[in-house]
Amino acid sequence: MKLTVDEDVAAGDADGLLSGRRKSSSVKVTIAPATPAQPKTLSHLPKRPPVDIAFSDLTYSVTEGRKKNAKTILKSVSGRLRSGELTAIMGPSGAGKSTLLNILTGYRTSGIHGSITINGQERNLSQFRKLSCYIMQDNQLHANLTVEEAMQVATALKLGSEVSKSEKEELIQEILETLGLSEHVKTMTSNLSGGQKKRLSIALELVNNPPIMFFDEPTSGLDSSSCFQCISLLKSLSRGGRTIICTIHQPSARLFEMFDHLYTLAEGQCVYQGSTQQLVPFLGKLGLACPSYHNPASFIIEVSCGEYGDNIRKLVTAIKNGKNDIRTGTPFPAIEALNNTTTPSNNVKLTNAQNGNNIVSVFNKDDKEVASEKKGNGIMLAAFKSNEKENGINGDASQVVIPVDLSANEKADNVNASLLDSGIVDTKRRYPVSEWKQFWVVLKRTLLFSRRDWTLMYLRLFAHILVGFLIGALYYNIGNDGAKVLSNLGFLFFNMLFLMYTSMTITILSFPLEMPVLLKESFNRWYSLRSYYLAITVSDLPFQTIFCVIYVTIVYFMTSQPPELERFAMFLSACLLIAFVAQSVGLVVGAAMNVQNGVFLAPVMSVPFLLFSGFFVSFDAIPIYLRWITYLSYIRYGFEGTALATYGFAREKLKCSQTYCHFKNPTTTLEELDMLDKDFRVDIIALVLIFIVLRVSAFVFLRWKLRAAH
Ligand SMILES: Nc1ncnc2c1ncn2[C@@H]1O[C@H](COP(=O)(O)OP(=O)(O)OP(=O)(O)O)[C@@H](O)[C@H]1O
Repeated sequence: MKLTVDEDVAAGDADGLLSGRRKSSSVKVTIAPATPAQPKTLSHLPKRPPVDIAFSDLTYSVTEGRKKNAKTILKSVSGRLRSGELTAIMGPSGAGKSTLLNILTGYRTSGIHGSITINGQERNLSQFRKLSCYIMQDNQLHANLTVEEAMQVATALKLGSEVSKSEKEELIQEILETLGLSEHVKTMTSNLSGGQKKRLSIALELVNNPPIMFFDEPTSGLDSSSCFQCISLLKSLSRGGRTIICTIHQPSARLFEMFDHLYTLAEGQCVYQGSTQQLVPFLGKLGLACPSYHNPASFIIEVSCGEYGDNIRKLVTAIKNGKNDIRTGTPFPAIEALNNTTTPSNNVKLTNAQNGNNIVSVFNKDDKEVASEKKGNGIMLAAFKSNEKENGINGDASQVVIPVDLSANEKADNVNASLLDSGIVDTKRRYPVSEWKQFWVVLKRTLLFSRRDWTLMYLRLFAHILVGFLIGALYYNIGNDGAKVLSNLGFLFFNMLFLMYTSMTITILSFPLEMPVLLKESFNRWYSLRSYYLAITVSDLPFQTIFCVIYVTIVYFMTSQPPELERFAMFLSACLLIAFVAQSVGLVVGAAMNVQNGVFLAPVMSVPFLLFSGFFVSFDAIPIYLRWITYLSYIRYGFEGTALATYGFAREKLKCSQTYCHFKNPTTTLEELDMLDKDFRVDIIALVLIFIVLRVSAFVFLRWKLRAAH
């Protein structure tokens, strides 16, 4: 009788296992190794073509220091990454893994030499980005959305109107079920565990089924079980015909086995490229016998770090820095084609047929050799020499071949599957949905998490009400008193100060936090920067307006400013514009610099505008060569606007609570402020112009920052 542990038992059904043992104490029991449940398949995803990537002689340099010294990070590396395979880019820290990944994704575009092809054709970056996605290390999710909402946003932005709402819902359900997130649809993304966040990041990008998926350190910060789940998921995605490429530091032997293809870098050069199974035989052939029970992944890293001597050159030469297929000892056809040689495209098959060996036998032979040489000695240096002779290397490492019979398994490269000519990729449309639709989706999303953001909403509302009443109490009933005009001017100036700082600082603090998500989403072509920017511009205006109206209403009436609707409207409009302009200043600063610099610089930069606002020094008293600053000071226009609304437009004389009131006549006040001939409309127009200029500047900074980040 043969008892096999079924899935339930494998999943921890101890009772089942025990009852099996009880029943069959005298029979032979074969317990199959526990295998994790396989993820379900995805059937609702849009069809996509298989995509192979090849790169040849990729060199990446940066300039450093004052003298602009060039530093070469990638040194003429080549490689071939195929659809249906899970590829790991490994190497010691600083080897250039992230750099290579960033170049392959198209995230980094300058300072690069060499060529990259997609299915045998020169990569068109714009088209390539429609076919690929890049899932960065830190997930970059919006904290204030539930899993379901995040998925709805992704489907709304990434699937065109040809997919119906019910189909989108079905797709969401299927993806979440497949990725084990269906129980967490209502959970806020901020409350998900690290592994769940990673799966959600994958789920969001999976919506439009990109045939190429890049992952930067997908297992970082995950426990071993979550790591296994994550890599299993990537493996099943690759089995669906996708090209899955990820950087990984040092996977456990169990994880390592799950990768199909390994690309290893050391000091910016390729020291190994081939299947994970061929790694040990390959290294063995070069005299680098992997000790038994040693994780091959750790071994190649140790070799790359120079722990077994200086082997990097030997390894690089053996595979021609990634050009050669270790199974044939000849360049990969895809790379060969890149180098404009006449090698026939079926090179791999021909050579393999000639070799006619099997990977298993080579693997076993090497294992035996390694084991016998290792006995008691660890890795023997002699092994290298004997292996060199045996393999006929004799210093010519380029002859190393790990013969494999691939004729049964090897699928042809997708060299002729042109993505662009075949209509698989829509070359006309940059985004799956119109910019108008993108604007609506991003606007709705921004409004949703503004509503849920405690700091952004409730704290701000509370601050406006509290400060409003405080100011109202401090300057209570002074607006109509000729004896308290100077205090009233102080009140007008304080309004500007308060509205300016609250609107500016909240944006400086909150906007930079959005940047990483914006970077990821705009890179993965969720939306255009234009739609995003318009949406965030529009989304905060209603809230800012409500807070400002509440504050102004409280202070205006508590301080007894003229109870005329027209004057109130003018006063309010000047205050609103100041808040909008200050918010735009915050946006410029937030887009151009990080929070620390912004929080310091923005208030400091505001000081000249406050000084030249006309409250501290009247226009005539300002030295002529400094007067231009007053024209740039939005505070001046706001202060002037509220002063004119309060004292201008032939306001009748004020009451006087003392025997003599110098400012009883409002005209005297305006005269003192040099505002007699000023026009309220000019102030409003100036504020509107400054608002527009700042908003455009913030957009330009944002675009520059996004480009600089790539
Ligand atoms: N813009 C840059 N200016 C200067 N040096 C850089 C720049 N970008 C990368 N480097 C250097 O290039 C090398 C490779 O960096 P990269 O981030 O690709 O390494 P990595 O293999 O991903 O390392 P890790 O595993 O530690 O993340 C490092 O030495 C790094 O300091």
